[in-house]
Amino acid sequence: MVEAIKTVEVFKNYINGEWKDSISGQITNSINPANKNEIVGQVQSSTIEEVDDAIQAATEAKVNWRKLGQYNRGQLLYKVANELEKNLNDIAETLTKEMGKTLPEAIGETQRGIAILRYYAAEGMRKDGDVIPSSDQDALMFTKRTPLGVVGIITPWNFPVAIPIWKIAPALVYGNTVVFKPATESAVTAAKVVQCFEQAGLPKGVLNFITGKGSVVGDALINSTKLNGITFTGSEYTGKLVAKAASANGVKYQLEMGGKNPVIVLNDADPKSAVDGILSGAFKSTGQKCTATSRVIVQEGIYEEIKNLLLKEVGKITVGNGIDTEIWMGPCASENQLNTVLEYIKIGQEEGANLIFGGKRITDNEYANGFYVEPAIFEDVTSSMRIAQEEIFGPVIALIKVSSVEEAIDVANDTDFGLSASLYTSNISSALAFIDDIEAGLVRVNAESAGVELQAPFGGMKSSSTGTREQGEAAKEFYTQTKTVLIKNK
Ligand SMILES: NC(=O)C1=CN([C@@H]2O[C@H](COP(=O)(O)OP(=O)(O)OC[C@H]3O[C@@H](n4cnc5c(N)ncnc54)[C@H](OP(=O)(O)O)[C@@H]3O)[C@@H](O)[C@H]2O)C=CC1
Ligand SMILES: CCCCCC(=O)O
Repeated sequence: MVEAIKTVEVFKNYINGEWKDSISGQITNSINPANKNEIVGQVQSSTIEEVDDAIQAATEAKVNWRKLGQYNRGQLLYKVANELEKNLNDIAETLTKEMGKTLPEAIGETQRGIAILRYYAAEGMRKDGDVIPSSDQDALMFTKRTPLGVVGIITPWNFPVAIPIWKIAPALVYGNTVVFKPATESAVTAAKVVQCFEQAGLPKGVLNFITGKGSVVGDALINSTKLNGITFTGSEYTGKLVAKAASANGVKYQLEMGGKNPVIVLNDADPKSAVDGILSGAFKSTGQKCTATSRVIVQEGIYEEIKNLLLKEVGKITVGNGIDTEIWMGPCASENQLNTVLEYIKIGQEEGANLIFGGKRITDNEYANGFYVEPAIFEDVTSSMRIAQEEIFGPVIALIKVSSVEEAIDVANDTDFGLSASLYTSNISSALAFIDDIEAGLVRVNAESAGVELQAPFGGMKSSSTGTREQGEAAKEFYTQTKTVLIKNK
């Protein structure tokens, strides 16, 4: 019997309130990393001219959007949240099929997107300034926040719902208009999220969505002189391109980049809690989180116990198609990412680390067409090795043995990154020393390195971030500028 050919949906750009094909006439397939023969959808391969159209639309919309007022902008975000909630299962399933994370994780991420929208909707009712006593008794002095104007948003493939929303929602509620370019690897999911904004009734030009190569569409966006802000999450390499371009054009920019996140386990830690946190932080989402654990720094007195428990528990991890309910870890998000992971596993062995678990590509039977790799654990790792210094962005951890708390914190800080860091201990003095001395923006005690909460500031130090924080109230600092106003009545 001839199998019915499944029609592949083509997703368009959304510019000035209209869904449009690219003038290039070119489209790109988005494939399922669990089965590269499955096309999840097709998106536009747009041109630099369309970037200008999108920026023009956002520019024309920005005054009325600002004048709509924070409260009314917030009310619209409640409607977007409701639309996303209506489409939760479809978007979560698309997320899993497009970048590989398991369905429960994709559902959790989409629910997080809904919560973020409602958080910033409520921001619409919160104060946006302070009254400050003037030295002039006839004067009234206060601060008032005002939007930047048009903000470019470029996002990665690893959180294709949560990261776009934790940028778009604050950008909009604080009065900016947006041009949004998602990662190509997860552009279908992004299109479905944008559909929720459209269905909520956003005025035309407020949110514009354009897909296409980062090196073409992304490059045109970051080099535009007509933007007032650009926020980016992705690799350090691309982040530096954003910084250079934005600085040259006097555009305010915000970068969230990589991490090489340590978990320190001290002699007095609870072994099971530590190992549970390491496995979840390192291997959930196939290690493809900027907050994922990649270095496990263990005090010598508990080292063997932690290593043996890790080996026992990692052996229980089921790897497979994230859509299947009994699968704990899905494939890498792309063939490129799989090859990067395999390359670093090879590098680790060549530089003298000892691969004590996994690390092989899985290709038999139903795995043949997917980008699957076993979780990998190295020991005998020194801090100077590449697998201890460079971001792999995959399910690979390096065990490093230390003798003291001080040495553990020194090793943890021995990295160009500074995003997230965890410590497992039952000693409050060690915890307080760690909190003070660790060079990281996200500091966690007896908790895994991933799993940040939407209401708290998110961001890192050193090469991980540019210093501003995303999420929670902190987002206001990037998406607004402050006016100090003084009024006299005569
Ligand atoms: N900190 C984090 O959350 C993340 C970090 N990473 C790191 O980045 C590495 C590569 O992942 P990848 O997604 O390729 O990261 P990239 O930095 O290449 O891509 C991130 C975003 O930037 C866009 N982009 C790419 N090149 C340019 C450019 N020249 N100008 C403007 N935008 C551009 C991409 O578009 P397009 O997809 O079309 O190329 C994508 O939307 C990973 O291995 C990991 O180390 C990746 C994802 C998230
Ligand atoms: C860019 C990565 C975001 C990580 C969110 C988390 O750890 O839950």
